[in-house]
Order: sequence, then C-alpha cells, then structure tokens
Amino acid sequence: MKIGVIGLGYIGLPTAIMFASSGHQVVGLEIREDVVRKINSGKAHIIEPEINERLKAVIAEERFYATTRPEDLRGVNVFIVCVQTPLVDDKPDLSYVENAIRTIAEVMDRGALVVIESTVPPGTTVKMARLLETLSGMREGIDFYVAHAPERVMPGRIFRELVYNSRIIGGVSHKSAILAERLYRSFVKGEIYITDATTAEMVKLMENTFRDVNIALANEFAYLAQQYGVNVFEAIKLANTHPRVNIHVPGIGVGGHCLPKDPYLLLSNAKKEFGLIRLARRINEGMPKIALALLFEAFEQLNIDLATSIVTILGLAYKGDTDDTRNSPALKLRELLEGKVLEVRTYDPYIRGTHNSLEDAVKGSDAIIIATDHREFKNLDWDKIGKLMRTKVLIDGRGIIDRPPRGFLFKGIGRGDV
Ligand SMILES: NC(=O)c1ccc[n+]([C@@H]2O[C@H](COP(=O)([O-])OP(=O)(O)OC[C@H]3O[C@@H](n4cnc5c(N)ncnc54)[C@H](O)[C@@H]3O)[C@@H](O)[C@H]2O)c1
Ligand SMILES: CC(=O)N[C@@H]1[C@@H](OP(=O)(O)OP(=O)(O)OC[C@H]2O[C@@H](n3ccc(=O)[nH]c3=O)[C@H](O)[C@@H]2O)O[C@H](CO)[C@@H](O)[C@@H]1O
Repeated sequence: MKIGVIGLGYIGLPTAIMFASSGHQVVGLEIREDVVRKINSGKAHIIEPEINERLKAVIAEERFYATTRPEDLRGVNVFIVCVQTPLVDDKPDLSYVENAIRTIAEVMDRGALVVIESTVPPGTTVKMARLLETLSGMREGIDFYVAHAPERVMPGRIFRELVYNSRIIGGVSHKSAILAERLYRSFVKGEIYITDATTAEMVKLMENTFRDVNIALANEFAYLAQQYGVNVFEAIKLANTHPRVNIHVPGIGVGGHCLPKDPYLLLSNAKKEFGLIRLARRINEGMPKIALALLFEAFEQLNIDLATSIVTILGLAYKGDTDDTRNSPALKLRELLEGKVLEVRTYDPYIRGTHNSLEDAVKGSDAIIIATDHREFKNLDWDKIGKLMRTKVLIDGRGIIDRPPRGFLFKGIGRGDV
C-alpha cells in the first residue's frame, strides 16, 4: 500500500514508522517545517523509546519520508489522520481534522480508504465522511471508505503497544471497517474488534473518561486521608487487595493531550448529563491548588515569608519519563506561584529552558515541590540537596517519597500521616 499519514506528532510519527517497517510505502504530511526537516534528518522531535533507530531504518530503506507538500500525497491508497484535537475555550477544536479532510479531498483517488486515528467527539467521523462526499462528489462506501481507528497507545510504550494492544475499528460503512481491519493487521498482533464509527468514537472517549474519573476518586480519597491522618498510598495498597477494587494513583493533577480534554469531547455533543464526569474534571483540575495549600501550610509553620521565598518545582512534564508538557499540572502550579513568591524555578531533565542542573535549581531555595514522577527524582540524595537549600521544605505531589527525608518539613498529597 501507499499510505499517507497526516500529522507527525506523538501518534502520527510512530504510526508512520510502524506502517513503513511493515512493508508499506509511507509519506508523512506535516505542516511544521522544522519538524519535517528534523524527521528527514533521521531524528525524531519527540522523546519515545526506540524511535530514532526505527526512524533511521525506514528512511535508509526509502520506505518513509516527511513533507509539507500536500501534492506528495497523490497516488496514496490510504490516508491516516493523526492531527491534534484540542479544546479551545472548553470546546473541541476540530479545525485540524477538518483541514486534513480538505487536503485529502484534493488528492484522493477513487477507492481510497481514509482512517481517522485522532480522538474525536461522537458523530465526527460520519460528519467528516459527509464533508468528503460534498468536496469530492464521490460516495462513501462505494467510491471511497472512511473509518475511525482510535489510538490507544501509552507514550513511553508506543512501539510495543502499537503491536500488542487490541484495536477498535469503526466503519462509516461495514466495508470501510473491513478494509481498515485488513490494513492494521499488517502489524497488529492484538485483537481487532469491528463496530460502527460513532461507537468506536465513544469507546475511546469512555476509556479515557474512566481513567480520569477514577483518578479524581483517588484524589478525593487523598484529600480525605490528609484530614484523617492517614497515608493514602498505604490505604490504597490495602484496599486494592480486594479482588474487585482497583483505586488509581492520586497526585498533583492530570495532564497530557488526552485525559484533560477527552471527557469534554465525550460530553460535547450531548444535550443532557448527570454531572459526574464534569465534577471529576474539576477535582483533577484543582489538584495543583491542593499542593499549593500544603506549601503555604509549611511556610506558615516555619514562619517563612511567602513574598521573599524561592520555590523549586521538580518536573514540568505531565508525567514521568516524557518531555510532553501539554496541560501539565506543573505548568498550572508555576502559574499559581508566579507573583506570589519571589522566584519560581523549574528543573526537568527532559525539558530545555528549565534549570540546567538540579543543584542549580535548588541552591538557596526554600521549598521543593515534586510535580512529575520522573525516574531521576525517585532516588535523590536528599541530604545533599538539603545542604544546598535555604529552608528545607519538601512537598511531594506525586507520592514518590515513601519515608520523609531527615531534616525536611515534609508534606505530600494524600500524606495525612506526616
Ligand atoms: N499523545 C497521545 O498520547 C495520544 C494517544 C492516543 C490518542 N491521541 C490522539 O491522537 C491525536 C494526535 O495527538 P498527538 O499527541 O499526536 O498530537 P500532536 O500535536 O503531537 O501531533 C499532531 C501533529 O499534526 C500536525 N498537523 C496539524 N494539522 C495538520 C494538517 N492539516 N496537515 C498536516 N499536519 C498537521 C501538527 O503540526 C502536529 O505536529 C489527538 O486527537 C489525540 O487526542 C493522542
Ligand atoms: C485509558 C488510558 O489508559 N489512556 C491512556 C492515556 O495516556 P496518558 O499518557 O495520558 O497517560 P496517563 O497515565 O493516563 O496519565 C495522564 C495523567 O494522569 C496522571 N495520573 C495517571 C494515572 C493515575 O493513576 N494517576 C494520575 O494522576 C498522570 O500523571 C498524567 O498527568 O491517554 C492516551 C491518549 O488517549 C491513551 O492512548 C492511553 O492509553
């Protein structure tokens, strides 16, 4: 097959590489010129295990290249849409998907298969198929085919999960789903389940909403544990010994491109709702404030003047071992602190523009707030760090410190025991 992948981000680039290494000829269309240049030089612009080796291999075999020119998609049999679907002013911004569809309409031949991998509100894939019909004058299910194949991979494990995860494929027509199933079989070893496009859209959104609501429940438990003098992590470990209980991990918040917006995408086309999903969102969005309250409490206990204090945030990424800062609670925390304290510093080994070294970031600082569970932060030498600080306050927003380090005033989300 000749495949065109539209949007070479966290999902599109690994997907393009995967199809190319499974024997297809792949062209990646990307609007960002800097990204195209970097990719064609054999270097990925995102952090993901194995990505650079795999990218170099498919470029060397001449199975893949990136381009900004839509004309390069002429002659393609399969289009895969992997563009972003963010929220803007609390509403889904589907303009990237729509633009991709308009590009496809200009270059698509009869018989083409169009797969939307981007996460979209229920009803979008059918709407996009109708738009393609209007723009091309051809009929879906007869002249061209449209399916939704939502992506379920977890950053950090993308190349493994692309192969071994099960997939849901929803066709606008049944034939579209069958064609898409055949396509994904070129590398998927997991199950492939076929359904209609709107069900597939809802399944994807339900999965992420399930996770978000469960994290909100864990966060509520953490807040209660703080008041009851309980270590919530110990309590969760014990509760999870029940055969039907699986409480998630509480923390400073829920970031990333997906979980903070997918529950809203799920609600966006509905007229009525019960409110649970929205409440869970509000709880998770409010968690940076809970971490901040712990900091203020600690400063009050030590009589530290907030206005002249220096606070260091460890981690800017939305979760451990990634460089992705989209919707990161650490950014929200920084925003909340700015203007209230004398200086807010950040250190993230994966992110340029933060302090160059941990030592640099903590020297003379009054407090450290752990906002990301990077591997590097799990076994730090707290004695050494403490010696560099002006005042030794440590707030754990990610439950990665089991025993409070000596000499520190330690507080943590869910740590009512300290
Ligand atoms: N990141 C994840 O972990 C993840 C996992 C599963 C599903 N998803 C979903 O997949 C989709 C993509 O997410 P992502 O994280 O890869 O986003 P991303 O922002 O990393 O990548 C999207 C890319 O598409 C490009 N683009 C936008 N419009 C374009 C156009 N018209 N033509 C060519 N290129 C265009 C952008 O420049 C960008 O590089 C979203 O809907 C997301 O919800 C993401
Ligand atoms: C249903 C599901 O599994 N979906 C996954 C999810 O992937 P993700 O990269 O967004 O990763 P998460 O691990 O969910 O983290 C998000 C944020 O929640 C915080 N968190 C997490 C677990 C917890 O118990 N307590 C927390 O506080 C964490 O720190 C981070 O800020 O969406 C992708 C895109 O759709 C999916 O493809 C992928 O399958």
